[in-house]
Amino acid sequence: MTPHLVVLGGGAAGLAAARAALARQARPLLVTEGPPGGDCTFTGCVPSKSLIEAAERGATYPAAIRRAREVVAQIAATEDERALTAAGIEVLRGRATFVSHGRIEVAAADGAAVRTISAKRVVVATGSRPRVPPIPGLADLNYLTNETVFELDALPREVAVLGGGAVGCELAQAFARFGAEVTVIEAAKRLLPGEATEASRVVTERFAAEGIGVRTGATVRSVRSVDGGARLELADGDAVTAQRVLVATGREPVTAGLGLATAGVATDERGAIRTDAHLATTRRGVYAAGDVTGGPALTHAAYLMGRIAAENALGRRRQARFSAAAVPRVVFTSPEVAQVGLTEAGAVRRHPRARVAHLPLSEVDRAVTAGRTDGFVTIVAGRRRVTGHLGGGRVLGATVVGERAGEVIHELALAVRTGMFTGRLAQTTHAYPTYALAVQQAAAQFVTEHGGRRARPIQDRGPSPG
Ligand SMILES: Cc1cc2nc3c(=O)[nH]c(=O)nc-3n(C[C@H](O)[C@H](O)[C@H](O)COP(=O)(O)OP(=O)(O)OC[C@H]3O[C@@H](n4cnc5c(N)ncnc54)[C@H](O)[C@@H]3O)c2cc1C
Ligand SMILES: NC(=O)c1ccc[n+]([C@@H]2O[C@H](COP(=O)([O-])OP(=O)(O)OC[C@H]3O[C@@H](n4cnc5c(N)ncnc54)[C@H](O)[C@@H]3O)[C@@H](O)[C@H]2O)c1
Repeated sequence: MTPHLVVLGGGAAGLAAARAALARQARPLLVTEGPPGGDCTFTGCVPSKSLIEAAERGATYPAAIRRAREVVAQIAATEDERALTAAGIEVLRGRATFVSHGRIEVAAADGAAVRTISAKRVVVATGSRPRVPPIPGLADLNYLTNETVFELDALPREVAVLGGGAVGCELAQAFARFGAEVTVIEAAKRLLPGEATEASRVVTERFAAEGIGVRTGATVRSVRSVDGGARLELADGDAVTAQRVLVATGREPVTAGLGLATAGVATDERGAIRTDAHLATTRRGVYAAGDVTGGPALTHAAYLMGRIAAENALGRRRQARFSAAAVPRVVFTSPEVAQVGLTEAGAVRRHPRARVAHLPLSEVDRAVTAGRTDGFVTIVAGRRRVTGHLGGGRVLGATVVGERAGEVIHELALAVRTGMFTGRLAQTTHAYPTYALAVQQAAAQFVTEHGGRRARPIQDRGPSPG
């Protein structure tokens, strides 16, 4: 039977697209080269969070990696070929290539053609892969990426982590807690350069306290093998030696070899598929979702995009729009770094009259009782004209750094998503003593002085996106 929708890629975006088609009583065909679940289940969120949790609890590395593999298998089983077929999603394993507009060839791992599909409505969700910088000597080294790091049975003695973004910081701290000597080498001036400046400061201080080496503003000039390990020569003349090198320098979309040009689907200079607000590509009937669009590289964003792309591809009368404006993100370091909406630096030009409430966790009783006071809550809110600009306006964004920040952020995500006034947060009784109470305490600063603090005018605090 001819499928109503062909989905290319079985990661979070592709699975969401196939499920959304099914929910609309359409017949989806999911073509995927790797097993359903994609990066998140096998080489991303699931194994990394399992290791991080185990490291936090003081497990040994061998026990932690065994458990991580069990967790991966458990979650993969909920979305494997059998489970999807039982749910009504036809799955075809193989690599897809557009051979013309409306025709896709699927090849097996050995290159043999499996099937040629006629496809008028398509969602491309082929994800991303690690971006490896062209550093002389690196290609000759047996370096690790997220695709191979979870295959390590034994903990390396020393690990040099290239890149201090989300992947680099999360895994650096986990490996250090298992007992490895870890050095993070980050090209930008600070760790987590995409996050608020103060969030980077808190994480950097914690890394220092835990003995994790951090080299920021550092460029690796060359790499070479030494004594079964590697020596990384830095531009400032210093060198870092380590048994293993983990490359965590960002992602690149998987679009090469897909035949996108043949299909009339345009890509940008990074190779990401160009999409409009409806996730439509430049070819009618073809939509894209997830990491392959170059949008936020997050599982929940991929899932949201997959659903929207499928519904639009199937011909929703009023096409749905994708917006990342209220999509939260969490870096699972300890303390966690959570963000939704605009940071202060990101809001300053667009909302020059906004105000900012800031509360260090050292003034939050739950954090004090737990002895985990490194962190803060920052809320950015607009002005509210009807009250003569007194009190707070709508919540524009928030940063939460601290233990459980990844849980606490969701109340603020709801506030951003619904355009909630800060007064609502301040009026809502939060249980004592919780980390979430920090949100009420911070929001109260927009209404009155609270604990000696009051929301202040927004300031330009240097370059920081978001
Ligand atoms: C180490 C790490 C940790 C992460 N942790 C988190 C986290 O905690 N929270 C979070 O939200 N995000 C996290 N992410 C990001 C998250 O994993 C990705 O954003 C998400 O997996 C993207 O899903 P996707 O469906 O777009 O792509 P993918 O999961 O990459 O899926 C793409 C699929 O397409 C298939 N494919 C590729 N080419 C073809 C082809 N030609 N034909 C057929 N199939 C093809 C692939 O086999 C794959 O199955 C993490 C990422 C990494 C690397
Ligand atoms: N908890 C989460 O939600 C989570 C966790 C991991 C990854 N992710 C997603 O996966 C994506 C990829 O993560 P990532 O950490 O690989 O990428 P990233 O873009 O977040 O960070 C890469 C870092 O490497 C640095 N860098 C680039 N080239 C370098 C070089 N040659 N030398 C030294 N440093 C260099 C960059 O300045 C940047 O800070 C992220 O954008 C994120 O959305 C999410």
